Amino acid sequence: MDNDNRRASRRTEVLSNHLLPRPHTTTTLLSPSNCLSYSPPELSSSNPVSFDTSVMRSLLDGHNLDDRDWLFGLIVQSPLFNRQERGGRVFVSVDYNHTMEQQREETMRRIGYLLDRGVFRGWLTGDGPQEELRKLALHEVISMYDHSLAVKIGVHIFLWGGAVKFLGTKRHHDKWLRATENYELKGCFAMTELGHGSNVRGVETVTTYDSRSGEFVINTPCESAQKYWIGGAANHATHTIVFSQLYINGGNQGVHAFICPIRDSSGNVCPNIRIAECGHKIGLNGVDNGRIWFDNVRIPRENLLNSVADVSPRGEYLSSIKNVDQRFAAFLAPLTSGRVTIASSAVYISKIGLSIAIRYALTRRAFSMTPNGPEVLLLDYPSHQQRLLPLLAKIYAMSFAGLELKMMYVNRTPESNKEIHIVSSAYKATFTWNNMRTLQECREACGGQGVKSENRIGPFKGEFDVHSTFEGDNNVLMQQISKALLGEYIVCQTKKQPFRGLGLEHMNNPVPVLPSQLRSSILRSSEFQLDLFHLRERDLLGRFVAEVSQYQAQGESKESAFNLVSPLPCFVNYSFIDSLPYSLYVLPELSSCRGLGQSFLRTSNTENLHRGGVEGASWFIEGCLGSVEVVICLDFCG
Ligand SMILES: Cc1cc2nc3c(=O)[nH]c(=O)nc-3n(C[C@H](O)[C@H](O)[C@H](O)COP(=O)(O)OP(=O)(O)OC[C@H]3O[C@@H](n4cnc5c(N)ncnc54)[C@H](O)[C@@H]3O)c2cc1C
Repeated sequence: MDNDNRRASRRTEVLSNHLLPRPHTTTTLLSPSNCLSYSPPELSSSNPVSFDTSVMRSLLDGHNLDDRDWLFGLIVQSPLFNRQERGGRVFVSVDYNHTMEQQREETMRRIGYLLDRGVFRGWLTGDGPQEELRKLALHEVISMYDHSLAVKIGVHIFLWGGAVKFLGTKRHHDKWLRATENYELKGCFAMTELGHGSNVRGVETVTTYDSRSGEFVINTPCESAQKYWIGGAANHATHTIVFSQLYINGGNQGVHAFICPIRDSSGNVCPNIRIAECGHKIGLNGVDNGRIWFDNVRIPRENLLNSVADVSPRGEYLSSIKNVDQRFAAFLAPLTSGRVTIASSAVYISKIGLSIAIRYALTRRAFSMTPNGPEVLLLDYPSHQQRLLPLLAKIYAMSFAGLELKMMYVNRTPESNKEIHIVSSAYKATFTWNNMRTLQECREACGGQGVKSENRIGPFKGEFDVHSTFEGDNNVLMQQISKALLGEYIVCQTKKQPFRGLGLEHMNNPVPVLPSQLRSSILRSSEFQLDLFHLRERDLLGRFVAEVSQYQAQGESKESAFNLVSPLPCFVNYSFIDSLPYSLYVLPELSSCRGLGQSFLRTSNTENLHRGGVEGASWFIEGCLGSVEVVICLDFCG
């Protein structure tokens, strides 16, 4: 046989080995192993939880528990949410195999299901803290299940609906709010342009007024003015809020918001509107982000959202807010609710990631310490504890802080608006950054299993990454907070008045004196750590003000002096810790772990525990794991 024939014959033999069934010849039989009889803790009959979890839950969720359970119930009942039963338990999770277009249509079907069951009732037409808390609670539940669904609803209700509510007046409320709640139209929110995202004041879309016809004319004058990333625009939205420069008699009155139809009720794009797709994203593919161009589109004069400023039929510009900066700030009001929901949802997602990673670490074993000995639980490795437990402790702190932010928001008054803007920006940035770090650690802590989409942590990284960018880029928000703190500091120092709000009140007290001997017990005490932070903040603020003033003395404007002193004055990260009843908890399941002894809980503000009646429960131990607390504080400190 020549070489060619030998190779052909060899290939045929290999192929037939693959194709023809052969008797299986095993030399060893699988012997029973502990792994095969493994049962995850939630399925085991002996319940390891030694305290009332409902009390813990009511502390953490904080409000509207029945509403949350009702919505969880609706979600698990419907096949639209990929219900699966395993081991007697029901699981729901988005299907990661679907195409972008399938995901977008599923989002709309899920919205229809929730709409029919009254989930959105009162979200825009209801008023008062109770209605708002119900809305926030239900939105949190939705975001835990499917981020695309939450964002798509958020754009329609919080951004489009919020803009109509906050920037519009009675004529807009009567016409649009109930219709929005009932999804008779689908709204989107076109603020960002290709050329201007964070710098909203720089948007290039132009709107002029035609007094002969009583219409506004909206135009996209150049490619960089195309609206970009607009959630809902690519496939479904019928109306948009357009943010545009308003020119009256040739004079620019700054950015204003208008209602503009972009599709008819059959889904056809309106005349003089062009729409394109933003394409596949690293997450959130159930949301149809799109680009919009306006080619001299005409809308009635009444479509200007006129709570801040109006234009008379004859074309006179009317506004009770004469200060251009204040007028612009008023137009950004709808973004505050978005920041509150993003901050809160980031906390819930970190909780899910940590629950998954910690449960896994309580079941997964790797390496044995003795020959033929049992392998060690991952969570019994000190390094594993140090990776996950500080993150767990931090998320308890953030959970309470997020609750406090929600309470501030729903009980807002005109006087508290500035503080809410600052706190919501700070928490949005801090919690979303923390969420991404937490998810990455959890992903790695689960090893290869963390990569599997079904285990959720991996997809969360893609889904929630955008939290640091939309509704205010985190770095840009941090700069705004720094400016606000700087302004507060300068005003109080110059006018010799006490600090009030923004977490700077500690500066009304004498400068803390640190003990000369730093023993371990002192280092671990929360009083010492707070003193340290207060000193740090005083020092950073003082130095920051001095540097800005130095540049101003050299002729720089306040704005440019501020930018010259940046990079980020990171004291802002800490400024709100005073308002954080930060607590350290470790789940009771961990108490069986070597090295941790008992489960423990420590809080610098026990109010929450007293309220929940948990104090005195057997698992409550005053005391703390010093290193964990230090990590928490340092992280807030930046
Ligand atoms: C998935 C998704 C959905 C979105 N949905 C909507 C929507 O529905 N409607 C809408 O209007 N917009 C939407 N956006 C747009 C979003 O709000 C913007 O992307 C965001 O405001 C940031 O703008 P930008 O992308 O232009 O980034 P830029 O503003 O160009 O920022 C780029 C980088 O520069 C930095 N930077 C910017 N300014 C400064 C400065 N002064 N000093 C130092 N650093 C600076 C930022 O920190 C950032 O890292 C969405 C975006 C995404 C990704």
